[in-house]
Amino acid sequence: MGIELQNITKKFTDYTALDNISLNIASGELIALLGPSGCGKTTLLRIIAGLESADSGKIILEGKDTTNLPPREKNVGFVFQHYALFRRLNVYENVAFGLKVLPRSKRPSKSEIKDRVEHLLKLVQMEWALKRYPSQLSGGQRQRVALARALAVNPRVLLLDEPFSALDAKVRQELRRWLRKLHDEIHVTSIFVTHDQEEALELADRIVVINKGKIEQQGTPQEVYDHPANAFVYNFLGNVNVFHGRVHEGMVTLGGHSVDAPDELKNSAEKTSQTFVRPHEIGISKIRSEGNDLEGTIREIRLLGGQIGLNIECEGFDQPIDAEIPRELYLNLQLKKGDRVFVTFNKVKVFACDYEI
Ligand SMILES: Nc1ncnc2c1ncn2[C@@H]1O[C@H](COP(=O)(O)OP(=O)(O)OP(=O)(O)O)[C@@H](O)[C@H]1O
Repeated sequence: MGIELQNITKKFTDYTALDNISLNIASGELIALLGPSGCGKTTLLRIIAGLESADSGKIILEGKDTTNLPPREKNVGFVFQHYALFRRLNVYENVAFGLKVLPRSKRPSKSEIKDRVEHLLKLVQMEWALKRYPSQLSGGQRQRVALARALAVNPRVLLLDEPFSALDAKVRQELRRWLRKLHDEIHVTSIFVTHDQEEALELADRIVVINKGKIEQQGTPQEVYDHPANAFVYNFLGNVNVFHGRVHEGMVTLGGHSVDAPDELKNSAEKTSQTFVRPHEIGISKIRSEGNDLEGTIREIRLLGGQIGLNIECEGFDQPIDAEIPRELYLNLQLKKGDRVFVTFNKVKVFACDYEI
């Protein structure tokens, strides 16, 4: 077992930042902690690193209880959002730093340090920049050096706190792929904090969705995306239309429209409900057929890379519906603003409203 978090609770005065968090992370796994701003991700990371202490609970790193160890003895590598390189040291010295300050008994020899630093800089593709100073590097390059520096001391665990969030979208995406590849080579148990669902979906072996100091769901990217456990996760992972309605006699009403209620709600008393439909799970047609009696008018057409986004005003609905269709279908149907279309919900998920978002 890589990391075991047992019942971690942390309060700041009377505000509960972490509420009884338990989580197991396998050795070599890359986990994303995903959640909105203020949900407690950074606090959890800082507690694992020993930079903050929990009010209660235990942190077991590779079978060893490290709850009360100071950061130095935990052997954890940390990469922060803001570049934390030493400005007065060049790239080589930055990466070597953690090794040079080890106690004499643990410190490798000069030539071992040199080999290790060169190896790490090769790994992060920065070996050409040995003598450069941080100010002579781009943001993405600095973060790669920061990663090499964190890895230099052979950490048991690597903690990454939004390491790419200060970078522009293109570099971010590149580094994300690069980190995934690097992780596949070195397999260090890693926890990556992000509020960006795309980043979590693309990068992680497993995603842990956190909200208000609690774990809402954990699973592979596919599991949490395809089977969100509750309304919060549905909303947080990807664009989604949310329709407010009622569950009544086995049906869910949305606007003037109704669909079958899911089994677990079939026999429930009348309740308000939220129905979730992802934009790409909506079918569009110009011809009415069985099952697509929902009619609307296209108000807006947007180009979204390979897909086309449609904003459709539907009768009986108090908000427009966002749909995404393949470009080919869009061209075949020759859609334009103001067209009347028929709308089908190919997949809907209904939650009874006992959940506050
Ligand atoms: N030292 C502190 N004193 C008081 N409150 C704090 C302290 N540190 C964090 N908090 C509060 O605890 C909550 C969780 O903070 P945390 O930084 O863990 O959130 P986060 O999920 O990492 O958010 P972000 O994505 O914005 O960094 C926030 O409401 C924050 O205001």
